Amino acid sequence: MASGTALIYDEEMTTHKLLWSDPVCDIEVPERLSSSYDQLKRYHLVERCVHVPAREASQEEILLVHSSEHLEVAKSTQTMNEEELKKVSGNYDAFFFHPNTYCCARLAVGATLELVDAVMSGKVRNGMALVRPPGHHSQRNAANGFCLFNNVAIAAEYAKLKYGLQRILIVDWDVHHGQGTQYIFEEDPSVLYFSWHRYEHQEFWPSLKESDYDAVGLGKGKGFNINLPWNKVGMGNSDYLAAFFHVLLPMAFEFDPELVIVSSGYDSGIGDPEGQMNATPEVFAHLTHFVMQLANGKLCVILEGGYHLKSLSESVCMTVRTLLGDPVPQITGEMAPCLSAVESIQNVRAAHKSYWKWLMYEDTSFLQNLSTKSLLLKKANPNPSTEHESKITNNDETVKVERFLELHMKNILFPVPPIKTATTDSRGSVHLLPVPVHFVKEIDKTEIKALVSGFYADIVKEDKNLLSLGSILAILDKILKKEVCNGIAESPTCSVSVAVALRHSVRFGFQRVLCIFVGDMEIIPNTEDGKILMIHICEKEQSGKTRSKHYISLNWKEDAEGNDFFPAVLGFILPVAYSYQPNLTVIAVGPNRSLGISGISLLFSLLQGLAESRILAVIKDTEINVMQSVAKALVGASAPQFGVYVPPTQEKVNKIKILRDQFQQEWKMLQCSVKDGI
Ligand SMILES: CC(O)(O)NCCCCNCCCN
Ligand SMILES: [Zn+2]
Repeated sequence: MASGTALIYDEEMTTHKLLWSDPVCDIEVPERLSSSYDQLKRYHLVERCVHVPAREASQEEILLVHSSEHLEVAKSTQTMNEEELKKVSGNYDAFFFHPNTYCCARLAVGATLELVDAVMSGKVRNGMALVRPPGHHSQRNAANGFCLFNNVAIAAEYAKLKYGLQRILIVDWDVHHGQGTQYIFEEDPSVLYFSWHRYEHQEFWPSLKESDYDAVGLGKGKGFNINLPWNKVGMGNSDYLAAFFHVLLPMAFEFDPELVIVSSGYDSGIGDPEGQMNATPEVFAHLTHFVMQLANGKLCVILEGGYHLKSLSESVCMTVRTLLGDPVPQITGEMAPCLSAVESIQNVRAAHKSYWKWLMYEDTSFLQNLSTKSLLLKKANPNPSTEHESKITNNDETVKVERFLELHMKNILFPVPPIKTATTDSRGSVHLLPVPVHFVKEIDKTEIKALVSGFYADIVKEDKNLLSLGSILAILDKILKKEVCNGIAESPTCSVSVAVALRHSVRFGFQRVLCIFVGDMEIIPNTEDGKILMIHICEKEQSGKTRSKHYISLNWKEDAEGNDFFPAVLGFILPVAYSYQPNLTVIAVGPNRSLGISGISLLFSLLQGLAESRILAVIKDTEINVMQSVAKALVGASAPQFGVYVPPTQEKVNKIKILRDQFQQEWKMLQCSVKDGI
């Protein structure tokens, strides 16, 4: 399996610059690239990447997307003087030429294509290209919005041609709508284009009707263009994550791309003068972590916008460290999407209902009045104040953002633990793990006996568990001390081991422990004090135990043919888990598990975004192949296989809907539709 992360940067691309005064374009400065690269060096991230050199794209490559007229205009600018440059720039909306622009734009395209080759050839697993000028606004015959050639669109056409790909996902998290990319692929079902963007009911640039949620694609491309408009500024981490859980990720997993390309603009981050949004740099680590789970990890991240130099460079670092497999930093802020975000999410889901299996049973009865409702909303407050009081409102607040980011980032980028995954060699079977793990010495028996007879006597009745408890406590110890990121322990009786592990974790200071138990669970730990949130995935209804905010039983039997667990993980488990914000995650697989291996590895892979990727896995000792696939997911040895995508049955969709309705007031990340009577 490919491993390693490519980084492509060429300082030649800093020579494109504005030669006259133009308040619209003067934010797109060369320092965007150099300060990002410098920050990557400061965090010692450059040296951990595979350096791939940029190259100039050929004319044929540019003609994959652009007209020869467009190419000729661009080429002709190399020898122009300032007056001529200014004149030709005036033909476009928000673009400027410099004598070096053509060369820089060819390097931007060439760098992007080199990254595609490095990933598709298996030289690396993923990578990032720091390029300018950006690309996603440029169109077949026009430059636009600081973009001359559409780097990402050319890369997608190039990948289809050279590698015969039939399904490419483009994720555009830049705060502007990549209308250029939309126009290029809107009739093409082989390229799924997702973009969120500041829209404010068509007030915000480029102010196009076709940027709204009902632009779903044309002809054969219907359903393959997804626009999520933000109708207010001040959107934050929870709004972005909700958009991934309830819109992008279900589409992406059903689409099952062979390659993912990100139009990675950071003007959607806090402090940016264009976006006016509030999402903090670590949200980009989470977004990157999620898209890394697709296409067997084949991911190309291409820089688009981002105009606040400090916010931009921190967010670039968050992206690269996640591509390298580092632990995903904890998200900050209240975990609840705002009303306007939920409305947009609901609208785009409704608009796509007839094109996607996962939306087949979506209830769109609200539609007839909602769209008018949003217009009513707009009339109700003509000058929409932001839903979130946007902390940073104008440029002289920039100093505040600098300060905020200084403080904020310091306690986030902790050193990466040398070892990712620990286990104990209590039994021969663990030696069979397919990946290098770190063996920890068990705590010896006498110590265990003392411990157990003290704090856990009411749970541990038989000696046969002592060995397994020893290994669990030894691994927990390493995780608590941040010496390892995660660990695997095997156990003859999982519910005893889990009960001890949970009580031990809380005793040692974890305030919120998320436990996902798959299979039969004899002992149900006490969840009354809220320090434990238990999600029990089992085949049949649990008698007796009443459901509470901190004890949720999800009855699920995985479909025999393949993996139909995606809606449960994306639409329910992740939103609840992110609402809870655990600082440790325990995932146990006990006897009579009702999930297949692919469902279980989906859980392990996606839950690594929580608790700074701290996970303790407790696996029934007879489940050797579960242990093997869990080890792979935890070490990050290879992008996990999630099995054949099986769309959920109506019965299963309803099951999740009922749970969502029941818990969405407590766990607000579950919200994806505006209840009647706003
Ligand atoms: C790559 C990118 O998406 O960041 N380009 C943003 C271009 C913004 C243009 N603003 C024009 C405003 C005119 N009133
Ligand atoms: Zn942008």
